[in-house]
Order: sequence, then C-alpha cells, then structure tokens
Amino acid sequence: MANNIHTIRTLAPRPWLHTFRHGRNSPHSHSLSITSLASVSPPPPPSIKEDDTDRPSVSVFNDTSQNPKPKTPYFPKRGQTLELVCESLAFKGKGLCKVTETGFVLMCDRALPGERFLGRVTRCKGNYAEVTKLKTLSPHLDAVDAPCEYASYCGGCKTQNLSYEAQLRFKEQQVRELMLHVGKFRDRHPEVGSIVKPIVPCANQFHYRNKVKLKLYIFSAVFCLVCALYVQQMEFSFSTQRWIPRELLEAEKGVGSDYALGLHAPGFFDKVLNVNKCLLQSEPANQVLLAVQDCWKHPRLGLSPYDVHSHAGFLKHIIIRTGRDGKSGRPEVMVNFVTSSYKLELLEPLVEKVSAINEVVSVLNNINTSVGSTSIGEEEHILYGKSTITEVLRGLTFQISANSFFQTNTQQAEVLYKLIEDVAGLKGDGSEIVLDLFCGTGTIGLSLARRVKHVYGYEVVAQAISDARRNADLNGIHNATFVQGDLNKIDENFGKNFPQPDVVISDPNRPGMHMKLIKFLLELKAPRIVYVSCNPATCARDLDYLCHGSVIITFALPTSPRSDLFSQFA
Ligand SMILES: C[S@@+](CC[C@H](N)C(=O)[O-])C[C@H]1O[C@@H](n2cnc3c(N)ncnc32)[C@H](O)[C@@H]1O
Repeated sequence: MANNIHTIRTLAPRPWLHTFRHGRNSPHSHSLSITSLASVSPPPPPSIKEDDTDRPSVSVFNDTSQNPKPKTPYFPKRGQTLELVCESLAFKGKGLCKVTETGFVLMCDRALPGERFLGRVTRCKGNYAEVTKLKTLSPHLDAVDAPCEYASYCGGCKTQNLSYEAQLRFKEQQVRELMLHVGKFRDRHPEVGSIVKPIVPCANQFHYRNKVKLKLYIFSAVFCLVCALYVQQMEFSFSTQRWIPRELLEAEKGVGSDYALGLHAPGFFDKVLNVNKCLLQSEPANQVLLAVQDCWKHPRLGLSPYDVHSHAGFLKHIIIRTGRDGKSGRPEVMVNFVTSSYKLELLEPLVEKVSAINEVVSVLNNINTSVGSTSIGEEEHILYGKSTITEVLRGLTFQISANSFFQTNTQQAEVLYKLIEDVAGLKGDGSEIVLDLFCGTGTIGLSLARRVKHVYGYEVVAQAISDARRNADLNGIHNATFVQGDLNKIDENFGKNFPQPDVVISDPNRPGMHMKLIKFLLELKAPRIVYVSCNPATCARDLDYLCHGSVIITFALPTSPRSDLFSQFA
C-alpha cells in the first residue's frame, strides 16, 4: 500500500550533529539549539538607554517609545546590566530573552516567562550571552510560592515558583519546537492535532524520586513528555567549600564557609549548598540525609570531605535510593557512600546511624579513586544489609544495584511503560522479537516479554546486565537474553546474534544514539521503532536521521512512522 511505504532520502552531512556529540562551539549549533527554541511572546523591540541612577551601565530593552532603536546589531558586553523580559523557557529551564531586532539571545537562569528583570551579562558566547538575574522588576505570569526553602538558590529545581501547569505548557512547547526545527517534522494536519501529543502530567510533584543524585533539573523531567520522569540523577555531595548565596550572607554570618553536604551551587563544580532536606525524595531518604548531617562534621569522627582541587579528603557523595518491597509495599532505602578510599573504621559511625532507620535495608560503600566527580566506584563493599533494593513495576519485581539505572520516578515509569507497550503495537501472539537497546536492568524488555517470542537487551553497564538477568529469573521469564556491550562501538557483526526484530525499543541516555547505531537501524528495516528519550534535542536530531536522513532505503511501516515515533511522547 502506497501509504505504508516510507522512503528515506539522502541528506548532506550536518555539522551540528558533531556539535551535539562533542559540544563544540559552532555557528550551526547556536542557530539550531538556541534560536530554534524561542518562538512565543516576543519581547517589545529593544532600545538602549544608559541609566546612571542605577548601575554604571544599564541598557533597557523594552521601552521603545522613549528610546531610539539601535542602528547596528546589538551585542552586549560582559559586565553590562540590562533590563530584560523573559519570553520563554529553553533547555535546562533557562529563561530565554531576545533582542528582537537582531535576534540576539540572552539566557538567564531562574528567569521565567513574562518576568521583567535586571540582569548582568556574565558570559558572551558568540551567538548568545548568559545573564545573571539581579532583581525582578515585575513578576512572571504564572508565579506560585516555591514550597522548598532552597528553591531560590539550589542548582536542582529552578522552576519551582512556576505553576506546574505552566511548566507543562513550556515543556510541551519546547519539545514541539525541537521536533519542528531540529527534527524537521511538520504539523501537516494541525486541525487534527499536533504530531506531538499532549503531555502526560505526573500526579505527584514532590517526593517522587526514588534516587537522588546531583544535577537534577526539575525542568528536564519534561523531555520525555511523560512528565516528571527521567530527570538526571542527583547525589548529595560533600565539599570543602560551602556556598552561601549572596541573599543569605547576612543571615548566615558566623556560619563557617567550609564543609557542606548538599547540592552543587548552580554553575560551580566545587561549591555546595548545604541542604538538610530535599522535597523530591522520600521521607525515609530525608531521614537518612538528616542523620548524616547531624554527625558527619563532628571533629571526633575525623571525617573529611573530598577536596576537588587538592584531591585530598575522604567523603565524596552520598546517594540515597528508595524502592519498595514487592510483598509489603514498604519503602526500602539504599544508602551508598562514595569515598576516595576504603576506610571502614571511618564510615562505621555513619553506617550505625543510618542503619538504625527502619526503612534502610542496604548500606554500601563505593570506592572511587579517580579525581573526577563520578560516583560509580571501582569497588563496592556491602556495609549493612543487602546489595540491592527492590522495586515493583508493571507487576514485575526488580532488584536494583547501586550503579544500575532505574527510572527515577516509579509512578511515572508505570505510565511510560504502558505507553511503550501501546505504541509497540505487539500482536500479543508470542511470535515477535523485541530488541531492547540501552536496556539498563531490563525493565522495558521484561515488561513486554510475556507477549513476545524473545527479547534481546543490550547495555554497557555490567552490573545492570547481571541485574537484568537476575530480574528475568526472579519473574520466571525465560525468553529474554541480555548482553553487555557498548552501543557506540558496534561493528558489522552487530545484529548477527539475534533474529530480525519486529520492534526495536531504543532508550539512550542524554547524548542520544551514535551514528553507527542509527545507520544500523536504518539498514535493519525493523517495522517499528519506539524511541524513548530524556533529551528532546538529541532525540529530535536522531529522529531526523531515522525518518528523513541517510542512505537511500525504502521500507514498509505498518502505520505512519511519525505517529509511531512520537506517540511515546503522548
Ligand atoms: C536512559 S537509561 C535507560 C535504561 C532502561 N531502558 C530503563 O528504562 O530502565 C540509558 C541506559 O543506557 C546505558 N548506556 C549508556 N551508554 C551506553 C552505550 N554506549 N552502550 C550501551 N548502553 C549504554 C546506560 O547505562 C543506561 O542504563
């Protein structure tokens, strides 16, 4: 049938692909990744005015009635203070402001759409500049009170004071923009509905993370349009440099600026905001954090935080993960201390404290001797209880090790996995082959296994693969094969060890898929591909390649490829 034939045309190589992968500065990357994001509520035309009553150099961008328009393209200078209006939210929840006449883009953390503010230019990066907000002049349109006491400073949740409905709206808009501009999809029949289906909100906006690790952006939860899912993991870091926000300097007078346990200050790899509680994690996980905060600085214990400059010190991170027992439904908490060396006697008092909390079933010590900030250890020691925690998903029980990926929001993972199953369009007669790429602990493949002939899962982390195999056994699933391997390094032999798949699930991490894998998928001609993503930019790029790019190849699809590829975002 003509409608079922999808032809892929040859496209010229795109330099921005390189930029996405290697983060290189290039004019292409800027124009695509920045300007494509801005589309709504253009700010009033800019004008420049020196305002010597405020700061040495203040440019006002909004009041055109009083100020002449600039004759030449405007490029701000580092240190300059500007009055800006935020138009929309861009990647990582940064507020996007634009000089309309030149299209010059300014990005500002914590600026929210509709907000008028004074900002200082901190970095000029060719096609755009970064701005730090100094003062709000008039608030944004969807302001709510942020429930977390750290919300104004923490590098984690940057949009807590934006109503959840508005967050959803901006997230959806951001994904749509990327799909149109980077993915080069078109809304052919907008009267029927967009190719990007409406976002699925999360019932719980707080206490939803089962694992808390550094670099969490509440906003990034959006990228899989099943909201509040797939945020980067976050860990609490120990630091020799406590970060005290300027606003708190007076209130915190006398508090030492050394030794902190908490979340990294935005933009600093070495400074940490001390936190006693995080609203994203479970109550028992907060008890763990507080128990550690209560004692770790006591001189009697002789514990020292790791110093990222001198590379001296012992405590690096604490990672707290919450699951639940399959039978009782009670929370199960895993506490993983990441240290620079193995010194059991130093950790013992902390282990005693946290293991006294009823829900704690596992205390581990990952030893990481590298100078980097990674939290995966070269060796792991069990200090209390078991080496895994349990989680229940789609009626299956999963055991998860400290270093294996598991969806951070279990409740939304249920929603996502149900969607994956729906769009996979399985016949359910046990005849089909599923290829589960980037399978982690095997959760997606195993949740489909009962309806298919066989699942083949590929994943780079060895611990995740052994978890996947154990999880298959635990659930009495015998038609799943899990293989450890790096999908960025596949060669021409990849694909020879499994039969032609009927459905491919691909769930890469943020950098997306390597070109080798994309090429493999194009040649594989699987009838259906479900792409699950935590980064809409790389997802849009990969979908462009999969749907419009590369070698001349014609293959049949049972239904429209676009709706298939996008329905995961429903
Ligand atoms: C977003 S997670 C998805 C995991 C799993 N599909 C799930 O839903 O729980 C991405 C997974 O890809 C794995 N991964 C990252 N880079 C990889 C690579 N080059 N080759 C194979 N697996 C990789 C990670 O270890 C992680 O388990």
